[in-house]
Amino acid sequence: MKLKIYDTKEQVAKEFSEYFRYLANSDQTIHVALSGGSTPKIIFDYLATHFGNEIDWSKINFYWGDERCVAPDDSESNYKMTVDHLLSKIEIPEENIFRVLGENEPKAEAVRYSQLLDTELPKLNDIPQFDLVMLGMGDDGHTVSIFPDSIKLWDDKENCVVAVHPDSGQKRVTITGKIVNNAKAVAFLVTGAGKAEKVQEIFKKEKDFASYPANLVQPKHGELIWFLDQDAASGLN
Ligand SMILES: O=C(O)[C@H](O)[C@@H](O)[C@H](O)[C@H](O)COP(=O)(O)O
Repeated sequence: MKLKIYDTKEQVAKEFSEYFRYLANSDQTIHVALSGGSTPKIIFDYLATHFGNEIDWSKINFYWGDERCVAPDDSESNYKMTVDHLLSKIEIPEENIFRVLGENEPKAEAVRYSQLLDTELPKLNDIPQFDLVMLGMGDDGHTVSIFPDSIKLWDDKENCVVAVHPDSGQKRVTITGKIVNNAKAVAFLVTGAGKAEKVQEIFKKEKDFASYPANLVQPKHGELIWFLDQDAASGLN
């Protein structure tokens, strides 16, 4: 596990973008699971602005680690956020984009996406393997859309399951721990003071750290890099 702490979230965006460009510099197609929420916005903007013309996007397949069960043009959609901040600014073939169909019935979509990962991704130990899984962390310690109150979903045998946001009741389709921890590389992108408490508990194994899904991100075969800004890392000093 590598811990990279930067003064600002702008620097996190720059450093992650350079890491992404390094991974993208491959002759092979690479398979990337994107995170949602708001943290990726500044990262995708930076990636598109500074490396949009440098990266051969035809060699990159984009998937999502989780998606809200809403239409693709809904303001809540992780796909829409990604279109607005990245996909609309780069030359990437439509066939390289594998969105979760948030408009579908959730259980059926979880089955469809599980099968899609089985079909599209290379396997390690018979489990689909991403080259990179990009993750965020909620201020409650959730990651992808696996929340502390349903942490058992992390160990589900399926590739994808339906989860429910504990506050809003919003349904989500999310990959499970077997997929996250089978990746060649996992990048946690966590910024802002609101995340500092949970970051500290996880890194120092304090209080309820074991109840946070983010604590279960421990890739078996690949590298785990935490990209933090000072605000999120304030409890580590
Ligand atoms: O669909 C989602 O919301 C995300 O995938 C989720 O896991 C996100 O990464 C965290 O909730 C952090 O969200 P912020 O970046 O908005 O703090």
